Amino acid sequence: MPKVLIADDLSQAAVDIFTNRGIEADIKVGLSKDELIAIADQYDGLAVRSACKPDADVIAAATNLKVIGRAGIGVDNIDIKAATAKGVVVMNTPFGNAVTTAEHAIAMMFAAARQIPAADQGTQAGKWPKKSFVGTELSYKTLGLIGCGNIGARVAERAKGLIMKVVAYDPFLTEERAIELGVEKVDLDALLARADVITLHTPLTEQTRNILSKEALAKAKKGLILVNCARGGLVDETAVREMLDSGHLAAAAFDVFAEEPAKENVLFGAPNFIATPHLGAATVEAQENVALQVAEQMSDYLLSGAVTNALNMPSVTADEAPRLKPFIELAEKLGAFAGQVSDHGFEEVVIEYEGEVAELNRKPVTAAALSGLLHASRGDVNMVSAPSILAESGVKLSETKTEESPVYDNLIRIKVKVPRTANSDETGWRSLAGTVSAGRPRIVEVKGMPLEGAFSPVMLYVNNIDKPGFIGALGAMLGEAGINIATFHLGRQDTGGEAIALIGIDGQPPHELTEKLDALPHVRYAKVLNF
Ligand SMILES: NC(=O)c1ccc[n+]([C@@H]2O[C@H](COP(=O)([O-])OP(=O)(O)OC[C@H]3O[C@@H](n4cnc5c(N)ncnc54)[C@H](O)[C@@H]3O)[C@@H](O)[C@H]2O)c1
Ligand SMILES: O=C(O)[C@H](O)COP(=O)(O)O
Repeated sequence: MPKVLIADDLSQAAVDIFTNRGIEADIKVGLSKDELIAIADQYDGLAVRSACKPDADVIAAATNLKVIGRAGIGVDNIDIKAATAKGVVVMNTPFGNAVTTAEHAIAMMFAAARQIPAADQGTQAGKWPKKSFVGTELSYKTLGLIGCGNIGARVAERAKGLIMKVVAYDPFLTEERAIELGVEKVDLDALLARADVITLHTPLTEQTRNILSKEALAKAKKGLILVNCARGGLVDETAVREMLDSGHLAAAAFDVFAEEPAKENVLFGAPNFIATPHLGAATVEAQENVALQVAEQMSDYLLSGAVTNALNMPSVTADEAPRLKPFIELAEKLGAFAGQVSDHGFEEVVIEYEGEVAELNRKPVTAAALSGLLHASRGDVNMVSAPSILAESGVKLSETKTEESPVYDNLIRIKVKVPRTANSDETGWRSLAGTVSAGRPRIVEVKGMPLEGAFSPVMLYVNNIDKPGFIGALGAMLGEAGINIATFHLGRQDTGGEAIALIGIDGQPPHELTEKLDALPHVRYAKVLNF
């Protein structure tokens, strides 16, 4: 039974889903890093919000971990690179709290424009401070959105309803989407020059960190209201403090801080500054949404391999997962075959899809092929980590697909370009193809030669010159070594030409056997393969 750790405050809905789907869920909220590391290897899944920080050390200690689920949107608290390298899927819930967060940004905008918290405090202190709080009307003012994705778009819709003009800076916002939302796409300088209110809605990445630097903020209009419900690191907090003190900024309302939990901050106590403790996603509705969604997604992955909203792996729907399974298995085995016979590495990979598999979601199939391919040289690699490992290694990958498959209903062919050695063929390419037949993977072609058979866990691969008596000598040698032959598949180019023998054997043969095989006359190459 898979086991997950819920390491942040999640709605009970998540626990119920895990339990109903047969997954054991432990709840341990507020663990220190060391405490988390001490128990991390017990879990297949880790469910978090923003407080728990699965960094590279935690991920390294979590030796059984398969998935990290973020009940929310921002994943800057998770070391995705480390997770990917360890083959751990990272998934979030991109829409579950978007409305709630957009509403919080609007609430903060009004709170700042009318100084509601300070007015409330003064009133309840018996001061009736009516003259101290003359606010700003928002109708017909310009709202500048930095980031116009899910949340930014929802803020735009609401601001339009408030009769504000909306401009947006987002390099990935298309003109069509901007028109659809009724916002004007502008560059950052134009936004800073024109906005009466700025709200931030980007993720925290290396590109967006400090996007509102001291220099950028200096370009903002006097009297600006600044709202940050995205991430603390997006804004220079010290510069904001100085600008609130000087009156250049009329007000600022922040839900998020560079250091959280923010027990102290340079902004605390600044004039016209409003703070909330990262409450953007804190509504009953949003928390129910994200908890349900993350638990469903993590359960799907752990139980069926379906992948939704992953940041480091292609999606696989619950319907696709069973259809893709045999192709994933075939691709992984073909990749493993190619990897094991590429003793000197490879420079380029081509994957060809033919027939029905060409019409399927091929990304996970390719990832499986790469995982098999890299396993021989890298060991600990899986479908999550393989594509990025290959990309980092500089090996070129390409894919082709054709609906035509002349012989088989479906075919996957993997070609790897190996460095030229005495054993590589003239083209420098090794090519293997297989098909899924009756739900089982079968090999159908080796080095362009037809050869049909099932994969066995241990196989002897022999590349030889076709000569009478060779097969007999090979069988006799295996018999003498006490090796039982389970399956025997032969292929050749033409009489007396290059030939292949692929022999399923019961158990691992001694190392000397391949040396003896290699020494047989007419053998070009021999290798034990494991699948
Ligand atoms: N306060 C909270 O509780 C709370 C709640 C939810 C989300 N958030 C934060 O809000 C962020 C945005 O959420 P979302 O759902 O809208 O994400 P999203 O991915 O839908 O939108 C982010 C937008 O930022 C844009 N962007 C990326 N780089 C940019 C750059 N350099 N300059 C300008 N725009 C850039 C993207 O193109 C995208 O449109 C999250 O990443 C998270 O950090 C905070
Ligand atoms: O990115 C998010 O989803 C928000 O920042 C919410 O964070 P939280 O789950 O810690 O409230």
